[in-house]
Amino acid sequence: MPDGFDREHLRGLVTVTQTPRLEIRNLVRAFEGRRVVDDVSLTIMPGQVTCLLGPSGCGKSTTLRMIAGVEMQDSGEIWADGQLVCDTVFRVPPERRGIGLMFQDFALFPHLTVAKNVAFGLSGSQEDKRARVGELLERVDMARHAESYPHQLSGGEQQRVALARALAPQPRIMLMDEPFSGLDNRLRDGIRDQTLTLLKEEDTAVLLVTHEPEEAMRMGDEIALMRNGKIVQQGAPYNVYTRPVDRATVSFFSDANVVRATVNGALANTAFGRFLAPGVADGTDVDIVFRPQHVRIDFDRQGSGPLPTPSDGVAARGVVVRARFLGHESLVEFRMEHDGSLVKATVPNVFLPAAGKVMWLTIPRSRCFVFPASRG
Ligand SMILES: Nc1ncnc2c1ncn2[C@@H]1O[C@H](COP(=O)(O)OP(=O)(O)OP(=O)(O)O)[C@@H](O)[C@H]1O
Repeated sequence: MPDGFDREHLRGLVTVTQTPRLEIRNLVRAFEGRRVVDDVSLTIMPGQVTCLLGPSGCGKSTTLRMIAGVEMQDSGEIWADGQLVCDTVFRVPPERRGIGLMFQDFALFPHLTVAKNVAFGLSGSQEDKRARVGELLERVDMARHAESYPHQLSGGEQQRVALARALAPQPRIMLMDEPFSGLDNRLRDGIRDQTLTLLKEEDTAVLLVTHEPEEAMRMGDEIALMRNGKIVQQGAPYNVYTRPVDRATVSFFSDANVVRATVNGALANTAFGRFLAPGVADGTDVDIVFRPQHVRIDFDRQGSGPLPTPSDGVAARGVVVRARFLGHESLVEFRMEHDGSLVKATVPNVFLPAAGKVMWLTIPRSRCFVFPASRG
């Protein structure tokens, strides 16, 4: 062994490679000649929550149904713990895939008690089943309702029973399709957090389908953003939010302001200053995209004009069109004097300038994204 190295030191450097709990490779499914799932690949580790996020109709549920085994793919493979589960020739039946399902219309069996609902998918001795049901009902805080029937429970309570039922057979993988959308906001946060804790404790790999960015950011260790059957971006919520791949991705997560400009000498000239557009040919249009919370309003100098620092770019004048209080922030809409375009800005707390007031706006360079111009 070379000088300066010992076994302990080396051990610390070795990366332990874990087998993915769920891996899908190049899944494709077409209906009537249209690919609704188009070459989708995903890897989920034990204890990891990945949110498949995208607008309605982009192919999220079809992807989930193929993994569950209730829909067949046209091509591609599904693997669990390093074992092939399904390709176009070989197919493990749905009930033997070790996959738990939790959908929005989770329908408990109405004629069975809570305890019997949870015990439904369990095998083993009566004693073992009773113990597992008891443990899970404790953990979802429903033990006192063990002998109740579903119709005697609130929506949130039913959802907790559904969660216990889905977890009871200790699935390796949990597929969840908009599981919380039937709940009102007050209940939803608590049940989401409880669900997440339980799934992590059981080391389950989770694929959760949602069309709500906020839910995906709250629940997901990773977000896989889907559009028109394809995964357009994948990564930790922070990375997807702060390094979006295109204008549509920015707009999907939040309101977005767009300033269009034509590139000249790798620079896009705007009323907010010049932006670098490396590698973009002269004469090409680009969109400078920025979120309302990153617009800076010059409160002090108001109409008299600020002296921007270089990182803030150039200040442009906007006339207040409308200002609304949204609770924890205010949304102010401006009509820009230089071209009549609209720019939205959010400001913490209460800031409600009168319509017609002129203010100067800047956008920090680091908060802007430059994309090829889109028709969207
Ligand atoms: N069995 C089917 N036959 C024909 N078209 C289908 C079938 N199943 C799904 N589709 C179509 O495939 C597309 C994707 O549907 P899917 O349910 O996967 O989308 P989604 O992203 O889950 O949408 P939502 O969030 O609205 O549920 C839709 O245009 C849908 O109409």
